[in-house]
Amino acid sequence: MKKLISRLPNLKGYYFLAGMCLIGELIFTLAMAQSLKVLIDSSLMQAQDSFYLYLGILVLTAVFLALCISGQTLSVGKISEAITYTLRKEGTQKLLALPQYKLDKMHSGDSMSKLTNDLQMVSQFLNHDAYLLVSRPLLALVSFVYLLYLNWQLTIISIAVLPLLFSTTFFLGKPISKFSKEQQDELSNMNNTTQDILGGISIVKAFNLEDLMRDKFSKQVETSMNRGIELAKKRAVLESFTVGISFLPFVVTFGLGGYLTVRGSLTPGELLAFINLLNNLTFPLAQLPSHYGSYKASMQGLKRIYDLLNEEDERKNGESFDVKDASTLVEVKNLTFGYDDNSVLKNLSFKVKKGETVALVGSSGSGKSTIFKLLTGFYTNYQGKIDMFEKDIESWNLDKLRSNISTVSQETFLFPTTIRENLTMVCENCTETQLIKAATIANAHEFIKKQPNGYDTVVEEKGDNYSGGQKQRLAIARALLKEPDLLLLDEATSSLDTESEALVQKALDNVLIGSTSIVIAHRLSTIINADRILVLDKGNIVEEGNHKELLNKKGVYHNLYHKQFDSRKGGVA
Ligand SMILES: Nc1ncnc2c1ncn2[C@@H]1O[C@H](COP(=O)(O)OP(=O)(O)OP(=O)(O)O)[C@@H](O)[C@H]1O
Repeated sequence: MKKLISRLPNLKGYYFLAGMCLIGELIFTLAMAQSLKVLIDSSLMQAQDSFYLYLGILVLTAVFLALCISGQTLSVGKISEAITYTLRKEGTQKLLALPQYKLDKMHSGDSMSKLTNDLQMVSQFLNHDAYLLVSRPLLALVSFVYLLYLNWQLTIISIAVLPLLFSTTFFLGKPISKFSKEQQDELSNMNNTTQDILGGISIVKAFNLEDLMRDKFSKQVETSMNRGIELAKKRAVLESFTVGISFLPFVVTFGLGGYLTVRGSLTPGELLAFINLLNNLTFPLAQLPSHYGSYKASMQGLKRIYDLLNEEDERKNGESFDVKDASTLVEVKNLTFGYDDNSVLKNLSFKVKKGETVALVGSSGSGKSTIFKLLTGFYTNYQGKIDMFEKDIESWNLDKLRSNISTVSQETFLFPTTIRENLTMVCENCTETQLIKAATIANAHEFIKKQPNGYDTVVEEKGDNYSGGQKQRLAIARALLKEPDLLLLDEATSSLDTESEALVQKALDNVLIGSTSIVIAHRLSTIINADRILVLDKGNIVEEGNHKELLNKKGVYHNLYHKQFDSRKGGVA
């Protein structure tokens, strides 16, 4: 709650309005009871002047009370929307600002759940329960004072059961918080599964995994439903108990109050005012457990949101260096790195000079993509030294460093928008000429032209309406539009058919002319012309040289090359 208060948006006018409306509600509620009292007594005593005066006051009071309540609804709605908006915005910004190694460990479904289910619970609490949780006890307090003024003996006897009401609220309300958290966790698991099913729907269908997924999802739905039912049961017990108890003061008031009225110690007007105000004392208090339950549940949701918001951002410090004069674009010295406890790269050293094409080859899992992640600053817990553009990567501002580098990864991601937007989003004010030039070099212009709306054709989610080769060529065009000083290409031609591979290969050949690049090669035929080839094995560079030199060595590279060459001849590749 403290954290929520510390993040309250600056809406002074609305806080003031809410406060004034609350004070107004308290005053006009008491005024109504007082008017009612005098009105009834005047009518019984046939005091016409006083009757009409208080009838007028009663009507006016009702109008002001209605205005106060509508002011409350407006201000509370505005404040709650502003808080929800702030949390949603900060949550989304946080996801964008987190370091890659933290994102790797999170499930996207869980993060989605925090920004949807949990946030909705907080929003509902703010909209419906938060104000009542503050205003109802105050209303009860002023009513209590007025009741004491009307008849203190009757008041004390009538509300003798209230301590029971409070202790019930406290004890029965405790488990609600635990059940709410479990239900929110379960909702998050369901979100994760939905995300997994939708993300891998083609695999699910191709491997007939529908039943497996359905069962997994059904179990989670069932668990979540059971948690929800448990929660409802706890709330039902709590509420029935408290509502039941809240009737007791009325039984006492009607009995004892009626007796006092008959005896003449209490006027009928006072009795009516008493009952009216007792209503404001007991029923709001009876509703408190429900507001309290909602408070507990929303605090659990809020805790999950704050778990995300409190994660540390990727560092934003560092400098922006001029890279134009750098002659060595990458220099790695004694680099050792592992993700968790397993070591992936061991004491690696290499350099990439301006204008060079350096290829990384090695078996799957040897650490090639990991090197790219380290050169772009995604992971920082390495040993050794990485110089980018002749400056230690740790002194670079990561955004600035990345603005000099373009990466084409194996898994090409396209946004569900037009081809034009997908390509030009990486450069401000790209011209049409630049766009077409990049697409032409990437061997993509011809197929883009044939699309129904050319560059303005909309790409389906994850680029599903394009082949693997077409997506890669679009990704290469996007990388080129950035006009990077260093290109990191994780080419994935091994997954393409021969025709697509030839088209992507042509794109790569075009791209590599005159640029500085590091290429992860899965098909060794793609890097025959590379200036240098680094051969990785189990996180070590075991061979280094150009294609010819490495073949002559008859070592690891020679074996890898012939294995691929022979298997392709046999039609396996
Ligand atoms: N985010 C991660 N968390 C934990 N381990 C990881 C992570 N990413 C990769 N690894 C592990 O690090 C090792 C090297 O992975 P990497 O992706 O760098 O290999 P690679 O040579 O690029 O493989 P491939 O050629 O198949 O793409 C592998 O054992 C892999 O399981």
